[in-house]
Amino acid sequence: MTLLVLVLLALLYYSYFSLRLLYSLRKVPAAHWSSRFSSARILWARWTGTELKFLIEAHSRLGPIVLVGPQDLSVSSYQDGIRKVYDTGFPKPAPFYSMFNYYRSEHGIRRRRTAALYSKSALMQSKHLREVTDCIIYERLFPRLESLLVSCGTGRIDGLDLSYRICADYLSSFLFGSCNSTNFLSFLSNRKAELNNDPLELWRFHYENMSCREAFFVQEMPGLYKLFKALGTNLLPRKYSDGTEYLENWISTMADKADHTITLKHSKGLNLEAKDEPVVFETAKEAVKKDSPHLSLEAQKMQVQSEMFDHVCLVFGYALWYLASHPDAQQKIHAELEEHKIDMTSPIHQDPSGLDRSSRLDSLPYLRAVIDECLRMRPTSTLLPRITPPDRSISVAGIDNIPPNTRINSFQWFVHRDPTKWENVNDWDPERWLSMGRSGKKHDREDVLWPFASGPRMCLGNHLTYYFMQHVLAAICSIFVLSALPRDERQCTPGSPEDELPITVVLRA
Ligand code: HEM
Repeated sequence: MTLLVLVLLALLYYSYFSLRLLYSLRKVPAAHWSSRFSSARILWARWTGTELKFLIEAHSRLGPIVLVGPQDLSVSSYQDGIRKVYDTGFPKPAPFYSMFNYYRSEHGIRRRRTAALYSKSALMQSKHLREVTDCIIYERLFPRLESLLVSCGTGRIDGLDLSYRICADYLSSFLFGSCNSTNFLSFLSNRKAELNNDPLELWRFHYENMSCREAFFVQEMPGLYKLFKALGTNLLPRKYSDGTEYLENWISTMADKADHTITLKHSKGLNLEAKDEPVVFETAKEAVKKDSPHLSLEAQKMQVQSEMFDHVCLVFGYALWYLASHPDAQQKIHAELEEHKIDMTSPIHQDPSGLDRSSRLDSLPYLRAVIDECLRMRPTSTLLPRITPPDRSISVAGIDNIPPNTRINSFQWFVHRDPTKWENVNDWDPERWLSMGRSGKKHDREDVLWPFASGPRMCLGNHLTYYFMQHVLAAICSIFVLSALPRDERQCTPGSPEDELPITVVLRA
């Protein structure tokens, strides 16, 4: 009898709750006839990797805000939609990120530990970053490209593969010091036979496995995942845990080496070159000791792991591809460098006027336009879910009283590839940025750049990305000319191990 009453009460509570939701969100058009009552359609789209396609169609039919599940919305307008959700800092749904998250502490604390090191002024003044950049360009990248030209004559490379090598070496040097970083550029080869021993191939294999399709269950159906696990069935395949373990060990090994470098520096007075200083790691480590002294040494170490590689490898790979497909753009970068007398052929940073090369690169309009256009084109499909605050209703994209704890997502694609916001939306065209002007007017416009998201969870690496791309692209365009080869237009996910961006490299005449 008691059980029956409890079941009835639960049903009543559920019906009341569902009716309230139905009522609150009744003005939001539903992406599918079932979406008002069930998440089945959107879950199917997420499982099959067709969510973006499904939503592009739904928004073009129904407007800037659509209902995709009983308590799940998608928003596509920038000023009255995305800015309200992201700029005000609505939290991320906990289960969604838990599996990719090496950190165990509150986000704000974690972010504050190293945020100052990523600010534009800190990066511009950083001797460490300057030396890291020189080391990657002049000691690793140029010699590799030159030896490739000598060894195979055709200079054929995969732009994506090269990008992974450059980005991994660059970012791991920035975080852990050059002497503790990866050295994937040393293994650059276009001979398939040699790839078996290639550490990058192994890394990409595990990285791909960690982002496997079954990760869907943990992100989207955490309850079901836990239930199956309790019943003895793990919905995540073995390759997922192998991949996670591999990548955690990979980062841990660099962290251990950086730790050792710090110990030698402090106890034995080891004199380090600026590029070898594990600046970011040391800052994070000191901060963790202060803000989380209760943690064990091992737990403290886990706190300083970093989530860094997600987008930059892909964007940079496509930057090489777009430039290779547009020789005129390479020529314009070269001409801009010559016009401003910026010499990228050697690691000399001061020009006769005493100005720093990084600041001068940062002021070049065409180079900036090229990078902005690459960031407009990619990334476009990062999942960025947020949850509305638990204590109040909010208004988004013209809809009032959106209830607490509603999931809202947007895709960069909606901002960057909407034909109503941009002309020739699918053409890679840096010139569009030169004619737009960037001062002051951003807050009235819909055609804005939003690759790093916005608000308190905005990407920490946005200035680092510009710094990195300005230096490496300028250096490449100074010495080499890239040409795109015909590409197999397979429908594989950009950036996946099967994707390839075939390019040839020759020395600039
Ligand atoms: C093309 C380059 C990059 C793009 C497009 C990009 C994009 C993003 C986006 C969209 C987010 C927000 C994710 C969310 O809100 O759910 C993010 C977060 C983050 N990114 Fe990036 N990123 C790039 C490069 C980098 C680099 C180079 C680093 C650092 C080495 C970096 C470090 C981070 C960190 C630490 C976060 C988490 C920030 C937080 O939660 O407070 N990113 N990135």
